[in-house]
Amino acid sequence: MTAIATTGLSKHFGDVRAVDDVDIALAELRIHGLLGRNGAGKTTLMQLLTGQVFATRGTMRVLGAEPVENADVLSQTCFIQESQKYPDTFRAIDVLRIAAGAYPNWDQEYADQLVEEFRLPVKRTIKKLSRGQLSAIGIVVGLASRAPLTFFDEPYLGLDAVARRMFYDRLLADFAEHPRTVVLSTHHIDEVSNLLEHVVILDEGQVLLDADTDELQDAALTVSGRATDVDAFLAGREVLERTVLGTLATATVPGGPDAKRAALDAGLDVSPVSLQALFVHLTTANASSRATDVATV
Ligand SMILES: Nc1ncnc2c1ncn2[C@@H]1O[C@H](COP(=O)(O)OP(=O)(O)OP(=O)(O)O)[C@@H](O)[C@H]1O
Repeated sequence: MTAIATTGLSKHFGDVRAVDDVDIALAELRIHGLLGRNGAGKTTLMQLLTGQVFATRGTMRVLGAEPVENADVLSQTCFIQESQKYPDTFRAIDVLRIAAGAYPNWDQEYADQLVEEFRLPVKRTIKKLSRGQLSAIGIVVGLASRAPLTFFDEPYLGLDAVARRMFYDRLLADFAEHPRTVVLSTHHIDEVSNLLEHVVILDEGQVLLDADTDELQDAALTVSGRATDVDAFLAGREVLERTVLGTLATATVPGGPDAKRAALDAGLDVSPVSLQALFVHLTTANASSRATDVATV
């Protein structure tokens, strides 16, 4: 079943097309990545899907229904926002108590375990918490709520590498035991690429890529070897990226099994393209084609 479906979904703020004609269909019970450069429209899309802002036009279905002012859909949805604000007098324990009442599938034992693991000082007032500790509150709520649909919007500002790793591990383990639909927006693409089953890349409000991550393995590959061998292989091919270090070169090219065979025959090392490399290429290529469009107007 489809957890989220949009057609022509748009949100404009004056001249700014934050979300522009977005058609997506996200399958349920999967972990989806929502990627994009700063200002690409990720937060706005999540706010639309959770009924926090109103669409300029277009339609959306979330868990089979229109989400705006729909208590049934919203009670099954957990949205962990990038910079969630809490009342000054609140402590983490107060936030967790409210979350326990708000989410029907809340697991208090699991929440307590996560509080320990993230070393969250639950009785300290929120305004005294560090940036990373504030993020940890969101992560505990997002995981322990076990909501059928969970949005994490850059949930780990200020979290150190150990805590981020812990978040990915807990998310994956809990997802395996309690499958649900997760939409995760992040700039740490390499860190999460093994977690994601499907990605949507937004750029300037529009969908630049919408694909399962295993399909992407066949979309492009990275070859490396002696620079002369790499360059011989690259002749006549489209090159997405090429770097040279001394006498060695690495390059990313579009192509599936045929290109892989040719590269192996040429004596090159072959690895699947990384999501990060593909992301950088697609968003940079899109930016330069826009620049060309503007230059030719
Ligand atoms: N309330 C608003 N009024 C005017 N413009 C807005 C408003 N909210 C967002 N925007 C603009 O819409 C665009 C998309 O913003 P959005 O926050 O959705 O991007 P994002 O992909 O989440 O970015 P980041 O990765 O930096 O968090 C940006 O150009 C932003 O400046």
